[in-house]
Amino acid sequence: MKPLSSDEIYGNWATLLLATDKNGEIDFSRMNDEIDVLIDSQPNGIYSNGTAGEFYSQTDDEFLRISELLAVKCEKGGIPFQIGISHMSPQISLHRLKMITHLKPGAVQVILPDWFPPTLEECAIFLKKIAAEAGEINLVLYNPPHAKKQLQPEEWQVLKKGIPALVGVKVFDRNSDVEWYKRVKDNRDGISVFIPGHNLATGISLGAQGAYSNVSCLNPRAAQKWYQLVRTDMSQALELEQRIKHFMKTLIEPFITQHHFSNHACDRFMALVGGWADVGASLRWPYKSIPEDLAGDVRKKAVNIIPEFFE
Ligand SMILES: N[C@@H](CC=O)C(=O)O
Repeated sequence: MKPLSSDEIYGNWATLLLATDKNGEIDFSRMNDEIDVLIDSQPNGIYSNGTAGEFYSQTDDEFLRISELLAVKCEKGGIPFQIGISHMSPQISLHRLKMITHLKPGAVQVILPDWFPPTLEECAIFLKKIAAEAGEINLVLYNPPHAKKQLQPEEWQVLKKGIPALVGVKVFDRNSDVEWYKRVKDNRDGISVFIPGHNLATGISLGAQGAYSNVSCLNPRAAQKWYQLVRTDMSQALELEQRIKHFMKTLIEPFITQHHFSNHACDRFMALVGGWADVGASLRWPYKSIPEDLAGDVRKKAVNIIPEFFE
């Protein structure tokens, strides 16, 4: 596809979860089916190799197969797509980029080097080389709260000046913090700012452009409908957001805060609760997965909070 500019990266983007068997091995035929459902939900875009795509765990062969599968199907289905080339090692991120430039994604998502925290100067050195290798393909910087180097909105613009290909960031919005959004507004020129899925309506009202969405893990069709509501009726969209947040706070967050599961264990568990794809219950070694048999109880409670996601 043609490279996406910052103003072409907006809305609800669905993440590609790995489809795994009980041992955490990838099942490509089930991933094929998952992508079909995602395409059918007509999201603003689909991306691979976020945290939920367990990018850190993949061999070269697996990475290439997943990237090819997504690219071929999205090209055919007319859906914008991004490929995550992220890895904690900068050398591996660069290697992954070289492996997929021929697939022509709308952009590539990349994290910063993630063992020793890089300085801002080192972030620029890293991104410059990635941008040079990417050629016409633009970059989206994935900078979650657990990254070793946390960039401030002012630093996005410092990087943007040296690396014009940096067209997006995927960041935590400090739970819709108004002061943070004021700094975003001063520093988002040429940068599409994407925030967590469950804060989408508030985030867009405050100046974000969209979400690489965990809500889409629960039900991609309902997540897309919610984004349409954001565009057409913000007050109703905000009302639904309150209920989505209530669902997250009461039924999902305790798995993280009380039972110490990872964020992506929750993404995968939400797909089990939503029941829209057969992606399996198991994260790859060594991360713990939320037991599948808890999904039924959570679903029963969730139906009362956000029935829109279970129609
Ligand atoms: N952080 C997540 C967002 C979606 O679940 C990811 O990109 O994997």
